[in-house]
Amino acid sequence: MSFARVAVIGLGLLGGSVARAVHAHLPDAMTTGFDADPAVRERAREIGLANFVPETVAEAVTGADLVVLCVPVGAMATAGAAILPHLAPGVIVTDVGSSKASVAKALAEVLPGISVIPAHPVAGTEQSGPDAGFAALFRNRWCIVTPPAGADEAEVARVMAFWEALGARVETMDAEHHDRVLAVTSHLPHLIAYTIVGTASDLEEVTQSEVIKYSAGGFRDFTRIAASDPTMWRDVFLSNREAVLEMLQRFSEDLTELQKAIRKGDGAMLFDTFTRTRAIRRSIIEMGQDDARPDFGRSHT
Ligand SMILES: NC(=O)c1ccc[n+]([C@@H]2O[C@H](COP(=O)([O-])OP(=O)(O)OC[C@H]3O[C@@H](n4cnc5c(N)ncnc54)[C@H](O)[C@@H]3O)[C@@H](O)[C@H]2O)c1
Ligand SMILES: O=C(O)C(=O)C[C@]1(C(=O)O)C=C[C@@H](O)C=C1
Repeated sequence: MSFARVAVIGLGLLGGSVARAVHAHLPDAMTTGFDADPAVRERAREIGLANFVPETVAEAVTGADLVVLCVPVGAMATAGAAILPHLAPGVIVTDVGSSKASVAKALAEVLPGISVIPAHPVAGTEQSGPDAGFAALFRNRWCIVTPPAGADEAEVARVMAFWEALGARVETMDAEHHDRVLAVTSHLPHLIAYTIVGTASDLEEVTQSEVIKYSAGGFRDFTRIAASDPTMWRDVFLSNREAVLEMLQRFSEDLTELQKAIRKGDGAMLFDTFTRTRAIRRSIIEMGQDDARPDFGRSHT
C-alpha cells in the first residue's frame, strides 16, 4: 500500500530530491515539507518543493502516514523529538542518514512506540540546500534499508516499495554491517579527499593559484568530493567513529605497503595493486552503478 501523505523534514539536497521524486513517481501522494531554517522554508515555497511548506513542524507532520527525516545525522534526535507529539496513529518514520546504527538508536530513544524503519539511499552529490535536489537522484542507485530487530515485516515492505517507486534498487542490511561497508565505500573516501585537498593547499612551495591552475584529472575529482557539506560530514564521522577508525587503520597499513614499494623500486607490487583496483572500477561500471548526477548527463527534473 502506497503512502497518501509524505512529510519531508529537512529540505536540502536529500529532502528536496525525495520531495521531487515523490511528485514525479507517486503523483497521488501529497507532500509536506519543513526545515528548521526559515530561509530554506521560504526558498522551498518559491520553487514548489512540496505541496505544503508550513511554518511549523507540527503542521508538516500532522496526518502524514510517512515521515522522511532528511536532516544531518547529528540533528536526527532533535528532529525526531520535535515530530513526536504531532504524529498520526499508524505513521511510519524513516530517514536518509548516511550512518545507521547511531541514528537508529537515537530515533528509537526519542520516538518510543513509533515504527521507525531507517534507510540510506546511497546517492548524493557534493551540493547541499533546497536548490540542489533532483528527482532522478535515486534512479538505479542502491537504497539500504536497516530494519531494527522485531520490525513489522509489512512496514519494512512498504518502506522498501517507497524507495523502489522512487527508482532505487533496495536491499536490507543490519545497521552495524551497513556502517562498516559504508565506512570503506563512502566515509573513508571523503576523509581522504578532505585530507589531500587540505594537504595540497597547505604546501609552502606550491601557491594556491598553482593548485587551482593545474588541478586537472585526479586532483580535480578529489576537490569535488572535498567540497561536500561540512556539517553533514562532521556528523557522519562523529556518528560512525568506530567503523571509520577501523577502516582508516587498514588503509594506513596498505598505504605504508605502497610507500615501501615505491621506496624499494618494487614495480611488480605497484603494477599488481593497480591492476586489481582497475578491475574493481570495471566491475562497478558493469553492475550498472552509473551516476545520476545532473553533470553526468541525466535529467535534472
Ligand atoms: N549529501 C549526500 O550526498 C547524501 C547522500 C545520502 C544521504 N545523505 C544524508 O542526508 C541527510 C541530509 O543531507 P543533505 O545532503 O540533504 O544536507 P543539506 O544540508 O542539503 O540539508 C539538510 C537540511 O536539514 C535542515 N535541518 C537541520 N536540522 C534540522 C532540524 N532539526 N529540523 C529540520 N530541519 C533541519 C537544514 O537546515 C538543511 O536545510 C544527512 O543525514 C546525510 O547524511 C546525504
Ligand atoms: O557522489 C557523491 O558526491 C557522494 O559523495 C555521494 C555519497 C557517496 O559517498 O557515494 C555520499 C554520502 C552518502 O551517504 C551517499 C552517497
